[in-house]
Amino acid sequence: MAALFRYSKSSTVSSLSSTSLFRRCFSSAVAAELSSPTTTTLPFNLDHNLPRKDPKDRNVQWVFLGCPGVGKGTYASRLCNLLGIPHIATGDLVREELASSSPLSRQLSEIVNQGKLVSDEIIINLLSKRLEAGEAKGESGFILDGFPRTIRQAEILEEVIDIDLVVNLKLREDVLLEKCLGRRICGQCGKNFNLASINVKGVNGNPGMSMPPLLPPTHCMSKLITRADDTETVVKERLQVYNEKSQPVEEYYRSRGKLLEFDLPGGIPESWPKLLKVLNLDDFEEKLSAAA
Ligand SMILES: Nc1ncnc2c1ncn2[C@@H]1O[C@H](COP(=O)(O)OP(=O)(O)O)[C@@H](O)[C@H]1O
Repeated sequence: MAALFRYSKSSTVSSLSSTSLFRRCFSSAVAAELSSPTTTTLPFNLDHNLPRKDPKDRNVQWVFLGCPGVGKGTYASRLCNLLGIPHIATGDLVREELASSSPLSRQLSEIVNQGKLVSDEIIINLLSKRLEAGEAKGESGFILDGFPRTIRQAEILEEVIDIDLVVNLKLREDVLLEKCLGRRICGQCGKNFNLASINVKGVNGNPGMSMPPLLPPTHCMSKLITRADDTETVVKERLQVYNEKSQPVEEYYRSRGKLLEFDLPGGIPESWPKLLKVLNLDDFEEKLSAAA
């Protein structure tokens, strides 16, 4: 397991071959699937002789899994800042597309606002473009947040990119709903906040939990926006879609020995140091703070 946590701050070597391949493979996959919709194995042949970077020579390539509202974005972006790698959230890519006046945006808004998943084809196209743009800028490593969300996405990713570690963040479902309903984004600076103040009493041997709100500074207060898909009905649908389509992805990675389960013990002040510890990054943070 220790090898999974190795990272290199020096490497800027691009993994162009793997992400371009990601896109090419997906096009073939879609074409093959259209002619054979019941295919269960990957309908394309991959050139396994293409070079893949040894994990010790590149930055980490991690995935964050977890239900809507669990805090994937919060913890993934903090870790990315610490490790100097990009935080790539497919939900953000979808929202960027929604905000544009592209022909795709109307189609997407219907799906997203009903709490459904957008098609594997669309999401992989958005992700491939993002990865390729990153490569062009010399990015190395990433944390993927919100991808893969279906077994099929996981299979395609596994074929083309080496994922070192998959962190599965967990929280009880009643807390998830409250957290989604409390989410706000500042329409000006784009920062995320949460107005929910969670205080759950322990029952039947299960520990209680308290999570203070993550309040915006006063200058953001009047500019707060709620995501259109953060209403109670849509969040409940998203939680159901997660259980149906995305939970199997946890097992997919568990069976490959890549899954790290992390039960969030509370809010950021409690959870962050514990997360760093399980990732063997607590020393790393201390060294960085000492050097700053
Ligand atoms: N990997 C994906 N596959 C399909 N749809 C996705 C994916 N990632 C994001 N989406 C779409 O974008 C929406 C918002 O995603 P995200 O911000 O990750 O939500 P959440 O806060 O529920 O985790 C999802 O409800 C879904 O419609």
